[in-house]
Amino acid sequence: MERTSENGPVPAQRKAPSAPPAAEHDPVLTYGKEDDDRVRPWSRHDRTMAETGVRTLARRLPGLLRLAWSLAWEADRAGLVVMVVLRVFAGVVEAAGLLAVAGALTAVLRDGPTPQRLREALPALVLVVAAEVLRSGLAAATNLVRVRLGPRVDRVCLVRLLDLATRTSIMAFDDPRFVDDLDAAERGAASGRQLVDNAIEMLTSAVRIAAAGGVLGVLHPVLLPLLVLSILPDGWASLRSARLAHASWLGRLRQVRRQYMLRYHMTARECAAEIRSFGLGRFLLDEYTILAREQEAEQVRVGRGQARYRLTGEAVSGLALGVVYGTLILLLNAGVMPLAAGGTAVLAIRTGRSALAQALTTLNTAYENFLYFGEYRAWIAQAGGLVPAPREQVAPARPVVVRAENVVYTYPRTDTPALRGVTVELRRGEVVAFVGVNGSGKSTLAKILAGLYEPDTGTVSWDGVDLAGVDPDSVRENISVIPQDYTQWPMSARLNIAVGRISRLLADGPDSVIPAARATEAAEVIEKLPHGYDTSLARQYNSGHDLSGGQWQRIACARAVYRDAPVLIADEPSAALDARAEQTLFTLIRELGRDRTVLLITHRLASVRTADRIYVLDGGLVADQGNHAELMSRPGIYRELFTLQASQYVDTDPADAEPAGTDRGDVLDAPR
Ligand SMILES: Nc1ncnc2c1ncn2[C@@H]1O[C@H](COP(=O)(O)OP(=O)(O)OP(=O)(O)O)[C@@H](O)[C@H]1O
Repeated sequence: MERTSENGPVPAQRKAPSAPPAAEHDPVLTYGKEDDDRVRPWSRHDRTMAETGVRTLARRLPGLLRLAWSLAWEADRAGLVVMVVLRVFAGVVEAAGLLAVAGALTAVLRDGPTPQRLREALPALVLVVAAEVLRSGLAAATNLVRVRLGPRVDRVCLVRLLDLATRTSIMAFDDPRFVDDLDAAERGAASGRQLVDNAIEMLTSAVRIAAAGGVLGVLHPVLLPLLVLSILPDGWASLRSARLAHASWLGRLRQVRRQYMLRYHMTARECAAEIRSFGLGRFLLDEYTILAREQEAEQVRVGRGQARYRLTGEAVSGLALGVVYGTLILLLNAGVMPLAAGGTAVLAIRTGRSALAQALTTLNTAYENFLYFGEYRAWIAQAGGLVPAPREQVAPARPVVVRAENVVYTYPRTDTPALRGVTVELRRGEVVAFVGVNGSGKSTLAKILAGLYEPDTGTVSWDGVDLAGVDPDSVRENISVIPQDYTQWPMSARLNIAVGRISRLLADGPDSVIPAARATEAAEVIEKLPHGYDTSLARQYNSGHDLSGGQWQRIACARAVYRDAPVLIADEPSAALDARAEQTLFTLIRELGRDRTVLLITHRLASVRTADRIYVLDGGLVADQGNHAELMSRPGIYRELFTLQASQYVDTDPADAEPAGTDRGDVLDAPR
């Protein structure tokens, strides 16, 4: 029941017992201030659990069972039906076994010679043994169905989550709450399987209780309510103990997340060099130790509290059991119940008690899983609403004019718009460049033009058709992107290019990636790999081969070229390339621009000199536009940035550089 193995308690005070001196700093320094709201999704249900009483549990039980049933039904109908039949049959067998015991005892305790009594008891004894064997067989068969059902429920839940995660609007991922909720949903998805398991467990207990209760009811009606009363203190203790663990877990969520982050960064490959270069190992380890000690202390506190509850519950339950047995003796003494029935009643009481105790414990766990699973269901509902609806109208296949007009866009949970009314136009056969300082809005505008983000206000149109009314897939079908943060897919080199358009790989065959690789000089890298295009680039795995940043970027460019779409958006495509590869890429981009619409975003201003039009962005607005010569002829951001960059290639002080349009401008026009 308790989640103490992976989660810790909520320390009222953050004072670690004998923390190492080196770690005596405020952890807020390490992680920055956390917004309380940000931990909300991890803890939403925990408070609920910590405040749950027996009545709430009873009220929610039907909903909980309905949910488990519908999950199992969706995952494995046949398995579920077989399971229920097996469990009910096992209950009948258990009851029959108990009654057979009564029969055997009656025969044995009857007057007469022992051999004769044993002979008379033999059929009942055979029945007892047969019932026991059958019960074991049924339990084994149930387990077989259960091991099939569990993974199926897992699959159904996770496939639904992953499907939605890959189809929801990308804008949702800019909202940290959505990402946090997704985290909680992934964790909650695993609870679906446990919930089904708990429901089966409860069904099993219910059938056993019914069997024992039925037998007790037959023997004497007063025994049944007494049995139920005797188990209540145990149930109370188990509920209190679960609530204690949950309240504790709720309070230490923040530490759990910090510990997780620390563990990740201390063991991640990408942090290994910095940890060593800056000598960070000790610092991080100390921080981890503080948190771990806090967790230890809290877990001990919770463990003690739980032990107290258990002790109290068991003591009171023991007394109550004394009352049950006392009543039984009274019944036997008064001759209301024969001795043989008394023996059977003892067995039935034991069976009933263990089944009731099991049912109560399982109910607690089930409720907990129900709450976790609630996170999953909430996210599924939320994400379902964020999947862009398919639209009938499709975007023009090879747009001549791509236009953004008065586009305003603000990222979720930010106050300042990233774009504040931008108008730009891209024409087929042109290379258009966006330039500007960091954070001026270039990538955001590119994402809007690529149909990834929808503007808050303003329009994006292709040949006059507003993209707000067309099917988003039809827009993306015609766009190829070299993103700033491209993905290094843990796949072969060939697939790393082919992901640009998988359908083309399937249609044209494996060698279809080669021309794109050659055009971007990715081929030069790939051909030197041990298995050429089939070399695995999954560096996380043993056989995976790693590439340098620039080598990866060549592959990202090849991917976009392989896609071969009429609109190409290249966002910082050469940031990691060497001078020669960069030259090749920009020549290629210009060539591609002859019959395509090409948008280029780059800080390498030498590369935009030949662009047909350059938009200069500043603070989410278009500050200026024109071709290179026009922009150099007037003061402004472009001339300032270009001159500054160019000055690094000549032996003069930038302060001496004269504006363009003079003789010096010609020198600066050739920065490389
Ligand atoms: N996912 C995001 N969530 C919130 N704000 C964002 C996000 N991405 C960008 N921004 C903000 O939007 C503004 C514009 O960012 P954008 O990435 O478009 O700039 P950029 O001109 O491409 O910058 P760079 O030259 O550094 O790539 C910046 O202020 C940035 O902080």
